[in-house]
This record gives sequence, C-alpha cells and structure tokens, in this order.
Amino acid sequence: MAHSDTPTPLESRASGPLAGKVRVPGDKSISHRALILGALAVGETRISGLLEGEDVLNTAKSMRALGARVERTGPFAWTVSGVGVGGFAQPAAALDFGNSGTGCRLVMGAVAGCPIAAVFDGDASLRSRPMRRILDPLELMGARTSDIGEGGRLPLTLHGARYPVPIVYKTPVASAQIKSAVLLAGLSAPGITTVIEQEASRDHTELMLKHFGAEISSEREGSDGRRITLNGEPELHGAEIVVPADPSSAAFPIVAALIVEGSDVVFSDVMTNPLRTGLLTTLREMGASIEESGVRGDAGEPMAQLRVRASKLRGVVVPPERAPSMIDEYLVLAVAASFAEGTTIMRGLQELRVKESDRLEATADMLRVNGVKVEVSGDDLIVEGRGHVEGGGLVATHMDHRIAMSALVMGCASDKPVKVDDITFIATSFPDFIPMMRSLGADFA
Ligand SMILES: O=C(O)C1=C[C@@H](OP(=O)(O)O)[C@@H](O)[C@H](O)C1
Ligand SMILES: C=C(OP(=O)(O)O)C(=O)O
Repeated sequence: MAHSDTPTPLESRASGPLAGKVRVPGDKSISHRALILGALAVGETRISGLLEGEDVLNTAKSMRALGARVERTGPFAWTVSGVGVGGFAQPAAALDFGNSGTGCRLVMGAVAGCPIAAVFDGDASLRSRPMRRILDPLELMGARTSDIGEGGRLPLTLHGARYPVPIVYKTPVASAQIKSAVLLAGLSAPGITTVIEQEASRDHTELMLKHFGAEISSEREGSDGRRITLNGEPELHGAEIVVPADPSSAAFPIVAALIVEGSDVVFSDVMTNPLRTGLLTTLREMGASIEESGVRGDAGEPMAQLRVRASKLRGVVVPPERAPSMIDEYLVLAVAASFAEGTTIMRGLQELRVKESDRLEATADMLRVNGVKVEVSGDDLIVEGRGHVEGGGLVATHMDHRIAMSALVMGCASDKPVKVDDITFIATSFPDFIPMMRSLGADFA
C-alpha cells in the first residue's frame, strides 16, 4: 500500500460560500484502460491527464510487471510501449492492486488471454470483494485458477489460456468490470466474443478499443441493454489519449457547491459520457442549478464545463435502472438528499454492497451519526431530508475513499462539524481532494 497505514482523521466545518474554477483529476476508469490498452498495443501510447491516484498507479506497476514499458514524462503525462495482444510476460512477483477493483478485474481479463500465470492480490478491502463474477466467464474462455482464497476471493493465481476461446456471455449484473474483463480476454481469442448486458454499463472499454483499432460494435438489446461484439486477435496500435476530468470525483465538490449557501463553482473538462451522468440528471431533478457549456469530445468521450450554484434541493425518487450510470455517486447523493426538503428514495442499490465497503450500510451509518433520518429497506436507501443537517458525528470510512469524501462534503454545510476517522484512502482516486476543496473555501482541520 503506498499510503501510510496510520489512520489520519480530519474534521470538516461549515464554511462561507465556495467559489472558484477547478479541474478535478483525470477519470479513473479511462486512466486504467489507457494503461492496459497501451500495454496490449504495438507501438507507443501517449496519455495526458492521467489520474495519478494509487489505484491507477497500481495498474501502471502491474503493466510494467507484465512486460510493458510505462514511463511518466511529466505531470499527468505518461507513455506506454506495449507488448501486443497476447504478449504479456510472466510477472516475477505477485501483482498488488491495493484498493482497486477495476485495476484488478480488468487486468485479470487481459492476463486470461495470455499463456502465463500471475498472482493477484490487494488490500483487506479488495480481498473481501467477489471475484467469481470475473473468474466464471474467464474460465469459460479457457483460463484457470489455483491457490484461491475462500469464496473465490483474493489472493489467487490466474493461469491464462494457451488457446483462448471466444464466448457469448450475458453478464449477471450490470458491471463494466465484468464486461471489460471478457472483452480484454476476447482480444486474444480467434473469432467473435460477445457480451450481452441487460442494462448498459459505462462503455469506456468499447470506445477506447475502437480508438486503438479494434473491430468492435455495440447494438441495443431490449430497452436498456447492449450487445457488444468484438473481433478477436486485432492488432492494436498505440494511440494518443486525453483523459477528461472524472465526473465521479467532480461529484464531491459539485454537491458541496450545491449545499453551501452562496456558492458558485466552475468545473472544467468534466466527462459527460451519458453512461456516467446519472448523478447530474438526479441533482437537476432535485432542483440543482448546473449549467453545461462548451461541449466537445475526444476519442468518443464527450466533456463539458459545468457551472454549479448553491440551490434549494427537494427529495426525489431515483429509479433502479439509473444505477449503472451513477453507481459510485450514491454516497454523495445521499448527502445532497439530507440537505434537501423531503424524502429521497434510491432504489435498486444491491451492487453498493460489494464495493470498497458495504456502501449501503456505511452510507446509512454516515447519515445516522450526523442526525439524519435514514432507512435501508431491502436494496433501497430512503433519506428524510429536512433542509439542514445537524452534524457532530464521527464517520467510519471503512477503507473507502468515497465515504471519506462524502462525509467531509457533509461537514461543509452541517450545523456542527463532521469528523472522519481516516482520510488516507482518498489518495486512491482523488489525491488533491483536500487542497482543492480548501482552495474553494472549505474549512477542513
Ligand atoms: O469499469 C469501471 O471502471 C468501473 C466500474 C464500476 O464497477 P462495476 O463494474 O463493479 O459496477 C465502478 O463502480 C468502478 O468504480 C469503476
Ligand atoms: C467502486 C470503485 O472502484 P473500484 O471498483 O475500482 O475499487 C469506486 O471508485 O468507487
């Protein structure tokens, strides 16, 4: 683990209006994929705006361990010289993905198509997360596992397939990590690999594979789903990647700006891929003032400038089919809902239970210790907003960056300060969160 193992607490107190213009760090999903596809391509990939958070740095290390040349050439600027599809070398030591589900699961897919064996491991949070959902399809494609933890968990050894077979795979849950693992393994399989999802999940892997020269197409399946087909054994060519700002990171200062009276904050280059904008849709339904301008695109990924002004929010019902497009944003949405007038019901949140922590319970606890009335009913989260939050609680972050950031955002506008027990995991996805929030006017001490 790169960060200190000693927990570092922090307190967030009500501040004056937040104001300024910021660019939050590069998108985490796109950053992982740029490194992995760069490593599987022939030639050089130049990445600008890479997220230099611990999750992504662990993926960079794993790509080096698998034989790619990965170099940092300047702030957020990286080059990768790849080994070609199927060309990974046997790593000398275990691959440690720290806290990162995405890094671990996508690299499992990439390794599954190469005739090598690699040990996958991570921290206590990652060791508690389910891996069967990834291993099941990879085994159908010819990979095998040994020395595997109880219940199909880390650590485990993955033996890639010598002759990978293409499959048609229907994902059991909407998960871009499962879809991406199958597609990355499918790169080494002769013929067509198909992934069918009942509800579309983020499509960054598909867009980036196309950008690197793969033949991949996607059509609608049912009302919300997709059928993705990939032609195996392509030659991927090194590419230029500009990583837009991460909407899942922007979510924290966006909610802070909405709840702190008088705030007016501008966010540049925020990725607005429609499969990631469920939070913006929901906040607008709640009455949030979020103006979008200067929409443009790069390699199929749209981005825009967002201007967010403090707003009176009201409770809403968030339908379950919206979950894939805002799966990492429910924690901070629950904070916004606590400051709204009226009840917010968020439906269909079962996937929150298998993230860095059980986010359904941890979110409810975070609100409860700060005096908010909240209920978990099956897989739904119900928050009673009263227009203000009492605060005064100590929030347990459970090795989860998004709990830590959500609680600190809550303290920006609560009546009494909110304290978190440990901020160290924020470095996994948003290393500059604390200085950036302070630059906008937040009072963290
Ligand atoms: O593919 C990705 O980059 C991600 C997919 C999501 O996970 P699931 O695929 O498990 O839903 C999300 O929670 C994670 O932060 C990033
Ligand atoms: C769920 C998350 O990430 P991962 O699955 O990559 O650990 C997250 O960043 O909220």
